[in-house]
Amino acid sequence: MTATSVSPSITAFLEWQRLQDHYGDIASVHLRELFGADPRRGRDLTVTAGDLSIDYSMSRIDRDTLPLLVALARAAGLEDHRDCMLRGNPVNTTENRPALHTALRLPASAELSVDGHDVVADVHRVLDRMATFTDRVRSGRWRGATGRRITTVVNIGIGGSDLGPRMVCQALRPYSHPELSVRFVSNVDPADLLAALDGLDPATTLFVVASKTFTTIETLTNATAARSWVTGALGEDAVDRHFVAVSTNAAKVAEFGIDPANMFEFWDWVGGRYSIGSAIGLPVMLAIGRGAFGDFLAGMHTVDRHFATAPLESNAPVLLALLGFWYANFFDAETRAVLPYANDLAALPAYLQQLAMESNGKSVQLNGTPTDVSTGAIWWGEPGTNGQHAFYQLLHQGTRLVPVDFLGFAAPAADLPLSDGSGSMHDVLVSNLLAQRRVLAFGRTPADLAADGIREDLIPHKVMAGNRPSTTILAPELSPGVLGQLIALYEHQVFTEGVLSNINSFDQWGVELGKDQALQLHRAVGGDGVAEGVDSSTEAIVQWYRAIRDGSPRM
Ligand SMILES: O=P(O)(O)OC[C@H]1O[C@H](O)[C@H](O)[C@@H](O)[C@@H]1O
Repeated sequence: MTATSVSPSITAFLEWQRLQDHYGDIASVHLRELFGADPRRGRDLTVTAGDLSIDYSMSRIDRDTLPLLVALARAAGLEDHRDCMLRGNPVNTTENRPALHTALRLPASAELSVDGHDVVADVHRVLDRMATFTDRVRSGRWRGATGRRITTVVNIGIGGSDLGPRMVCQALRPYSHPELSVRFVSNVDPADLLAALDGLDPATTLFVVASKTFTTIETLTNATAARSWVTGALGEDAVDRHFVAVSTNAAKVAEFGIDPANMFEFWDWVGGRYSIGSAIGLPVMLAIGRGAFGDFLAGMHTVDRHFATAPLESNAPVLLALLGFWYANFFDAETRAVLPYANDLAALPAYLQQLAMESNGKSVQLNGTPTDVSTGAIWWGEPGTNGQHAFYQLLHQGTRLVPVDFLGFAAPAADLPLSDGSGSMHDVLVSNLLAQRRVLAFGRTPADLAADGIREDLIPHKVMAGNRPSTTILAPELSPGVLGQLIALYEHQVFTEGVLSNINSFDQWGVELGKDQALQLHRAVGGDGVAEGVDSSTEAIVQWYRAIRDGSPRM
């Protein structure tokens, strides 16, 4: 099979029919029964990848389900599709490009050439340049225009040029340089840039302008405003000391006025949402240093190897994808929640939203015909325990099935003892994770409630149906290496779900039209032009906006 060959929808396979029959058998079986009938379930239904240990015993599956799902994945040609991607075939068929983010994590000794070109050499040439630059900034040898050292890095980017570095910098806070802080600006709402610049001194601030295309309006608008902020204080010549760029588009970077010597390159075969291992990770390397960034890439590579070589039956990202696909297509689950029991992973759900929903939010198959399966679920989440006091009520007693990923770590970067000597705050955090997955799975029956003496009229309100599935991803600690493993795990899960759905996970045509229309409307909104050819609602809002804006002083 080649990446461009046209495969039928997965629903055409006999393996799909078998799963449908099996679903009929298992749909009403409760996790209480599954655990009751199979004492080894909690120990056996686990899989490991690198440092990650994944417990999927609280899934709505029995011992027959996984082999049936794996058979479906094989019928869909998952292994061939995976190998095509890893080899550098143009799996992004609508743009005729490879999706080679895994090459960003290959060690320097590896070999991979695409169309006769040594990709590994390119990757390591840029990594070396990033490392040299990072060393200079972190040591204070790179100075601002007035000779002062850099104390704050501001990354200006959006989407894939923002969410990855933002999430990773936050997650690896304990590993960060104590005298170099990193801030992020993404939104074209001026409030974002103004808040990021608050309290900063242009003389000690370095901007990283990150944009794969270097044409994204939000990023260029913010970068232009930041440039004025710097040159207004320090003069035009200061740009070279205070701006670097990360992009695939050297011409546009030069046009913007950033010295090409200050540009860190990546390539069109790196999708924006898969770019954290590329030069887009520069703010991360600045924060944690070249060594820890190397550990982060090595972590990603560990899971890349696992994905490439582990049998599908024990392949962690494949397993997560099969479960996701199972819930979306057989249990009609429309969403899934990612609940990290690690406050430093607060930005993980937002990162995964782009990864999963921009990749798999598609309704046509590779051959352009409509899909007949449920693609790209809605991903969302918040760190536990905060979510427990907000939306978990719906997870426990609502009418919708929301499969959950819990994430937990054994050793926190820092902990505080409880004053009564009963352990630590981190122990409390982990106890909450364990409690939530148990309650979701097993609930509380009317008989339990009656035995506890609960008033009869309250029993229906207090019953917890349970049978709500979760997967628990555990790791020793939230280190750079483990975070790299987690990201690669989710990347390959998303890819696998894309293969099962027979869609192209690497394009994003759906975001283009909104961009074009925003540009057209800006002529009317920003100036005195007429919003030509628009609907009556848009026209009315433009008039309302301009009337209020022009009646009040503009900045
Ligand atoms: O990195 P850039 O070229 O500025 O693109 C930033 C983002 O914008 C686009 O609209 C895409 O939907 C994203 O995939 C991308 O990450």
